[in-house]
Amino acid sequence: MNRFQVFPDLPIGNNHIRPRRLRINENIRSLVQENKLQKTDLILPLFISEKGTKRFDIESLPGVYRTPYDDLINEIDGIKKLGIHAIMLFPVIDISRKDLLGTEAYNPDGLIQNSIRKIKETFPDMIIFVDVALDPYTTHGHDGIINEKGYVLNDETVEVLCKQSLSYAACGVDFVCPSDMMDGRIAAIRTTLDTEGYTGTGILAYSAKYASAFYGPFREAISSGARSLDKKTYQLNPANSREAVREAILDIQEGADMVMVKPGLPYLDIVTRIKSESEVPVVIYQVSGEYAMLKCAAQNNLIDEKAAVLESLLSMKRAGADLIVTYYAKWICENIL
Ligand SMILES: NCC(=O)CCC(=O)O
Ligand SMILES: [Mg+2]
Repeated sequence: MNRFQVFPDLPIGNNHIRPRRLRINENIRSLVQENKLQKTDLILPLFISEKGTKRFDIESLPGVYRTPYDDLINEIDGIKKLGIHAIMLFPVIDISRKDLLGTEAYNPDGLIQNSIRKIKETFPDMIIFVDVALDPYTTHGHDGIINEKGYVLNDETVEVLCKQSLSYAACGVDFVCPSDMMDGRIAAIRTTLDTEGYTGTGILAYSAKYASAFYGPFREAISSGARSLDKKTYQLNPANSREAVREAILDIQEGADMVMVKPGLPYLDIVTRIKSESEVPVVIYQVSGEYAMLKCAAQNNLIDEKAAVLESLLSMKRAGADLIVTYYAKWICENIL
């Protein structure tokens, strides 16, 4: 007898164990709902461009746009009014500022540095996450410094990432988010920040960042490299899960305050595993390709957008995600929550 066969002698129709009682109507269903989506679960990615005064639509991400630096305060004001408390900044850097070494990443007068200061002046309680990696700043689009064969050099890159993190911390960022997948970068960044007195600046480590085909539209959004740039020597193999757990545990040991799994929906098993094998908050990133798939299907009337978006994000919470980075954040606050 298995545990569901409590009354094995009763014919099916007479069995008084009826789980459907808990689904009879909306009010009962909501009483017993195990996971809920809240505005405080959401982190909104924000693309900032140096030039212009108007929003610039991103063709590959319908409904998402680049905000010009000059319109930043207005944009954040709108975001705050929707009830969003956390944003993640991405720069759109002019090609003339890019080089082989990504030096613009730690320019004290750079676009991200200025944006952090500007936002914090007006909205000190808006939580700012900033990506730490060199891909927006390198001419080749890789996340680090490459040798003549195109291989991304680990320790040389980590040195630059420390400078980049320090420069963001000095502007008042809440969390630096190394997304580069170099070995040992969390310990190096933590040490650098602490040595310089930024003990309160947090680290959200992109611990399980997979070499994914779902990043295509993002690369167009920040004008970085070819859509299919091969990053397999540093990002994880989609076929692996134990390697992701190892990366997360290493990052936590090195001082990460939170860890990230990215992309989202294809990697829910990774979220569940990391959640059960660690104690820090786990963040999931619903990446640009996931957003584009939902948006395009909805625009072609192939799915019900509200239902499909809510289902996708609830499944991330069910898997164990504490926070969700999503291009849908504003839309969800406007249309669902
Ligand atoms: N480091 C940030 C990303 O790579 C974002 C990818 C995406 O949204 O596709
Ligand atoms: Mg690692």
